[in-house]
Amino acid sequence: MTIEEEIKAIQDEIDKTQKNKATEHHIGRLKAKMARLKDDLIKQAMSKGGGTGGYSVKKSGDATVTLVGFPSVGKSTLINKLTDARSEVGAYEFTTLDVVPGSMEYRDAKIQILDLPGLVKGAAAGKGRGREVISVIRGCDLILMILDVFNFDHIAVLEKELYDAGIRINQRKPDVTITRTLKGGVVVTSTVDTTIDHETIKTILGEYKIHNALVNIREDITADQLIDVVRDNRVYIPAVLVLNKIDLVDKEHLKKFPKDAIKISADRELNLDVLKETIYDHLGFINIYLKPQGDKADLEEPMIMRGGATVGDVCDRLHKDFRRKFRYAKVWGDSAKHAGQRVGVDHTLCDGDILTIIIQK
Ligand SMILES: Nc1nc2c(ncn2[C@@H]2O[C@H](COP(=O)(O)OP(=O)(O)OP(=O)(O)O)[C@@H](O)[C@H]2O)c(=O)[nH]1
Repeated sequence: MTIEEEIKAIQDEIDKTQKNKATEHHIGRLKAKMARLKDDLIKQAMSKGGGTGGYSVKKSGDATVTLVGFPSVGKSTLINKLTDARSEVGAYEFTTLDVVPGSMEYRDAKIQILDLPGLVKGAAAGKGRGREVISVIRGCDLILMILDVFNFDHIAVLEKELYDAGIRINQRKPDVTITRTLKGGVVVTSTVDTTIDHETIKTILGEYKIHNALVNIREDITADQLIDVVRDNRVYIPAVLVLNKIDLVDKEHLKKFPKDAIKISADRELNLDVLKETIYDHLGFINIYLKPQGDKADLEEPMIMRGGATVGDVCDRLHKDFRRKFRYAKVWGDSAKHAGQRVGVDHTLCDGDILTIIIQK
């Protein structure tokens, strides 16, 4: 049996099995097995030269956004309208054979937008240029899932491809830790009521040959989420649904699409301002004002960082040697316990903070 056939057989068995408390255990085991086979499939695709190198797209700007969608939904047209890039637009599929980067400046932030070759079904398993496309998506800060009014049902395929490639959209990393131990079996502790029972947790871990570990659960999770934690190679990325070519249907028809989809026409430039604002909002930028030691803070030109940025991230942006030479930093603002608090590289900053970094001379 090929790996694909094995996966199919397991999926069939899951579908066939009634879901209840008695079968939970069994399903958990099947899901773990399937997740492992899918990873094998990806590894196999990579070893066949299906894009081990990936694209070497140089990151630039304050954040990177990828345009993900099937061929001909209008990605090239959109990047041309949003940025300074010039991507070839064709009335036939696969015009975008390579990654086209563009830069969009919006409210002081420089946002890199990457137009990727259209995703195709089976991309996660290495079909088309799937692996390469996926390696770029995994490294981005926001995904725009582009669909058009004629093929909205492709959304399910897009979601599945991203999921199979280990990309979790609009999800947080589960608040669960697994610490391997040398003996004592699998010990589960939880601060919340868990829907999956402890036996199922042990079975799933067993599938991954983890027989001794401390599992600490601080949030109720599904079997699939537990597998994600075990695998530890998932990426969690926010995504926005974009519906293109709305100029081709009437208003009534548009009501059929989900409310949260941003409805645009790239070609006619409809609603592009709303899209830009949405991109900006989702990236959660914060402003950090730098204050040289013994001098005034520069309140004119803040440094644009992503939410959750640490003092160390600011160091990295300023100079390649700053982190190594770092002595301490002082911070004023919402993240500081008191004005001028002395902090280290791991300190998380807040929007509007003023920061002084002291390095070795
Ligand atoms: N009517 C209409 N046509 C559009 C719109 N956006 C794009 N198109 C057309 O759709 C076709 C495909 O557009 P592209 O921008 O090349 O699509 P793509 O997603 O980059 O396609 P690939 O490069 O094949 O991946 C072109 O003929 C565009 O002119 C739109 O908002 N309205």
